[in-house]
Amino acid sequence: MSRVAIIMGSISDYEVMRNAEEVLKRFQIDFETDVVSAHRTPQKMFQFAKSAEEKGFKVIIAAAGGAAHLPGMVASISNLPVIGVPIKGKTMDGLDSLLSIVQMPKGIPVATVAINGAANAAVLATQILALSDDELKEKIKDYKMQLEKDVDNMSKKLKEESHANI
Ligand SMILES: Nc1c(C(=O)O)ncn1[C@@H]1O[C@H](COP(=O)(O)O)[C@@H](O)[C@H]1O
Repeated sequence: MSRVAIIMGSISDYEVMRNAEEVLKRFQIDFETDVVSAHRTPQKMFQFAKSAEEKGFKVIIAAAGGAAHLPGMVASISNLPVIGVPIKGKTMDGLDSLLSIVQMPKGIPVATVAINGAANAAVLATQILALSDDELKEKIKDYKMQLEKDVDNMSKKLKEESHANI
């Protein structure tokens, strides 16, 4: 059973959203990806949001660009946590998407990540799932340790190259 649903307003968002898939694969979390638009496919959006919990999803990652109403609309219908990914479009550097997603009215939150922050959306989804999954908890610990090691290695490399000594 898939635990995470990744939805996006258009197939043109997929170039960014495949990064969320990569992270979920790394943590061996089953997911389903689909194109759902509040504007272009309102009935499909309603059906998806209404049935997501019944289908066994625990978290929804919803991405959209421009007038990005999809994450907020899904959050208004479903009781599952919704993580919003603002997609950078051709205009306004994605600020329009960010503000559309982040400025939700009280009571209907969307956990908004950075513009094009698909990978972080998947890490956050993993952390939510890890609350009730000890194996995932360990994987998150390892992941963070790896991030630390990566920075240590970068730092060593920089010191070797620049003979810097902090
Ligand atoms: N913001 C939304 C919604 C929605 O919020 O329902 N549906 C599509 N879109 C966005 O329109 C942008 C352009 O879409 P096209 O590339 O298909 O023209 C995409 O970033 C999509 O997420």
